[in-house]
Amino acid sequence: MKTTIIVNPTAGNGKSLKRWEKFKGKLDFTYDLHMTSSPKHATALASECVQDGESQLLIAFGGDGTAHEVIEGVLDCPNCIVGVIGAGSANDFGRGFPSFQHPEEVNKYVHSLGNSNEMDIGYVVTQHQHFTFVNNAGIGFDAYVAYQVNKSKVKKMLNKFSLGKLAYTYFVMKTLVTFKHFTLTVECPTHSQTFEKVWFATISNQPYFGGGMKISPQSNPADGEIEITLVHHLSRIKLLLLFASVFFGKHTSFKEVHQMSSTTFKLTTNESVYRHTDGEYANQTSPHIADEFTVQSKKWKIASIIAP
Ligand SMILES: Nc1ncnc2c1ncn2[C@@H]1O[C@H](COP(=O)(O)OP(=O)(O)OP(=O)(O)O)[C@@H](O)[C@H]1O
Repeated sequence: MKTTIIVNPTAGNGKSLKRWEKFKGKLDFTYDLHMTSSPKHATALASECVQDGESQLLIAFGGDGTAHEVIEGVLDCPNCIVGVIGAGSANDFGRGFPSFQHPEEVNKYVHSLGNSNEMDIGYVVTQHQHFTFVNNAGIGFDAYVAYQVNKSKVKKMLNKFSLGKLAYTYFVMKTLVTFKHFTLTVECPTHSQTFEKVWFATISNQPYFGGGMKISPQSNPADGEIEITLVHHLSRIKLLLLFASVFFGKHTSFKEVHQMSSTTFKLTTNESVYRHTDGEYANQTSPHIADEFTVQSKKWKIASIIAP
C-alpha cells in the first residue's frame, strides 16, 4: 500500500513543523511527503493523491482543520484509508476518532497493513453554499466565538506561550456579555419545534468540540446519525456553569439543553447568525431560510490504530 503524508506546517501555530521534524526521524517506511502552503491546499493535495485509484494510506499531520481538509479530498474513495496525527491546538478529531499518537503506531500500522473502519460525514446545505463537517457544525454563540478566536492576534500571541486555550476562554467571556439571543426553528423528520432565546445549536458527528468539551456524549461517527445540542432560555451566569460542565459531559442534565438524534435537521433562524463547520467560520445564516444539516454513511475510511 502506498503511503502519503500531508503536513500542515502552520498548525498549532507552527509547532506542527517542529513536531514533524522529530516525528519523521522515527518513521521506518517509505512515503511521499507534501507540505501545505495555504488554506484548502490539503484538500487539493489529497484529491490529487487518490486520482489513480491505487490503494493508499493518506496521513494528515496537523490539527482539526487539516484532518477536515484531507478527508474532504478523499470522500467516496474506497481504496484510500485516512490516518491522522494530531498536531494542532484543539485536536478534537483525536478525541472522537482513532488517531496516531506515536511514530511506532504508524510504523506498526504500515507494516501490518492494518484494518480500517468506514465513517460518516456531515453536510450543511445552505441557500448558496455546501459545507462538509467531520466533527461538528453549528450556529450561534460557539460559532461567533470560533470566528473571533480564529481571526484574533491574541490567539497567535498566546499560542507562542502554549496558552492558546486562554484565547478561547477570553472570547467566551467577551461574547457572554455581548451576545444577542435568537429564535430558532428545528425540523427533523419526526418533529418540528421553535425555540426562543437560543444561545447556540451544535450538530455533532462525534462527541467533542471546542478543544475537549464533550458536547454530544452519545454521538458516534459511524452510526449514520447526527445529534443536535441546543441551548436556550439560560442566564449568562448559568451558561458559564454549563460550559464548565460540558468538559465532563454533564450539561445534558440542564433543563435548558435539548438533544435529539436524526439523519437530517433543518434549522431556520429569525435573523442572521454566525455559522461554523469544524470550528472554521462558515458564513452566516439567512433569516427565515432553512439550513439543512445531514449525514451520509460510509463516505471515508479511517485507520484502526494498533497499539505498538
Ligand atoms: N501553509 C499554510 N499557511 C497558512 N495556513 C495554512 C497553511 N496550510 C494549512 N493552512 C490552514 O491552517 C488552518 C489551521 O490548521 P489546523 O486546524 O490543522 O491547525 P490548528 O488550528 O492549530 O488546530 P485545531 O484546529 O486542532 O485547533 C487550516 O484551516 C488550514 O487551511
